[in-house]
Amino acid sequence: MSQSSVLHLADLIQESVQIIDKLCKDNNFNIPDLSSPGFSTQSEAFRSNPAVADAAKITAAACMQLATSLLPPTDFLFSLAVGDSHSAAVRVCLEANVTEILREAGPEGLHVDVIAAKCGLDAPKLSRIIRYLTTHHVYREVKPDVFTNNRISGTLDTRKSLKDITANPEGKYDSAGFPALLSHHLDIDHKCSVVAWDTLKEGTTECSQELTRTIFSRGLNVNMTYWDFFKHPDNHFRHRRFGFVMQGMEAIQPSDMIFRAFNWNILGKDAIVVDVGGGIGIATMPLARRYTEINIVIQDLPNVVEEGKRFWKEKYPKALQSGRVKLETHDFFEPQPIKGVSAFIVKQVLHNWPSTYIKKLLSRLREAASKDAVLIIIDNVLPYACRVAENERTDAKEEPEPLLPNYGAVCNSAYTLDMMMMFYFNSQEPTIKQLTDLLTSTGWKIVKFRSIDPRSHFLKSVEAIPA
Ligand SMILES: C[S@@+](CC[C@H](N)C(=O)[O-])C[C@H]1O[C@@H](n2cnc3c(N)ncnc32)[C@H](O)[C@@H]1O
Repeated sequence: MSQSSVLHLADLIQESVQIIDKLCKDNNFNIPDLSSPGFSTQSEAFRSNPAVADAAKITAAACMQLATSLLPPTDFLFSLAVGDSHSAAVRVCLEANVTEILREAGPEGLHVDVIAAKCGLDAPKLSRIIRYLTTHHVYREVKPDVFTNNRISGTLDTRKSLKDITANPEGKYDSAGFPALLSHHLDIDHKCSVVAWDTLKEGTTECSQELTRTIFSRGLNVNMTYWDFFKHPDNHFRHRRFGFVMQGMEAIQPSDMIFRAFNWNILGKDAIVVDVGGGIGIATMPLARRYTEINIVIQDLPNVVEEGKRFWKEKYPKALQSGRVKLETHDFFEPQPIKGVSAFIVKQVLHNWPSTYIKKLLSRLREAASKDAVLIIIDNVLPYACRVAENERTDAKEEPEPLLPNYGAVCNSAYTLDMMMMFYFNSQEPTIKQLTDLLTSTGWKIVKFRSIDPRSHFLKSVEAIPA
């Protein structure tokens, strides 16, 4: 990176920080301190202003890029490569309830001897583990060997008492979405990571499009799909925890997302909308409430449909009673039974399937689609890490130079999800080219991309019509 790039990044940081400071003052928000003891909606409220959120993202991206260019490259790459040690330390503290113990101890903190006694670990080893995380701003060492929570370690808090967790360890992650996600990831994905190279280099599995020949199946040493693994009686706790991971993910999606995904006003009275692999219908319920004259069919597998019927009976029974909303069993790889559909929704389904399966699903919809039908896909579309022409990206605007156009490591989560999809399913979070190829080869044509979640930059709705 040239000297001017370094100065340019420093300027970007200064400008963005000034924007954050001014907007926070104008709107009475506090910029949270790293050492504040907890993490809450309140501590993150400053980010609810979209201009602040944008400036914070630019500042963080520029800081990370600046550090990368100024650190010795070997130091930088080493710290990237030893991510497994970070994972190990987070896992120990999460599963040993260190954050809950420190919350109960209060802001003065607790000596590691007491923490270790409460969680049944060796104090000198635990001290090194917590200090390792503290060095990365997770926890705070207030005096030698005395630790306390900060805003980052607060995210690990299940908000249960240590007494309750000890009495009911299987229920530790109930209703605790983010800790459940981390626990799941550090258990499952870690086992996948260690065999990723061995699996990919083998001629037989390197190009696998099979759901039972994955990095996951090798890492967990099973001959079954990801979903069957969780249904197995030996994995009762993992299954329970996974339910709360999904609930946590759904809870952070904006409830009005479906309205940003498509201009529903253009649908005529009595239009039929089919939500393919629609789960229990969480996404379509707001649509049914606002557009009371359209018909909605939510299709999924039998057990999910039964759960969905219970959900609608409790939350919006009128829609079921009138017959305007139906939940029906349908395997999306079989011919689509509903004709005369105005809009098909396929939300967060495609990324769970290898491309051969996606083509089958999209072909089934294309066979059933009339010439006026639209297909609305909701999924991440991952940008390239280089600048491209406008027709090769989903957004008109790119991030300012010299930042990477995808914000670099700040947008790590979407690319990590892509890795997980590869591990679990031999599937992907597609790039615009991959998605276009899948749609074109099955008789669809993309007409529009829309951003639907201000917090999740790459989550898009993709509107397609029969080609
Ligand atoms: C990640 S969930 C997405 C659910 C919903 N679209 C949403 O965004 O809330 C994927 C859904 O696909 C369903 N599914 C998996 N295989 C299916 C199949 N062969 N036919 C129909 N649905 C299926 C699952 O049961 C699950 O509800």
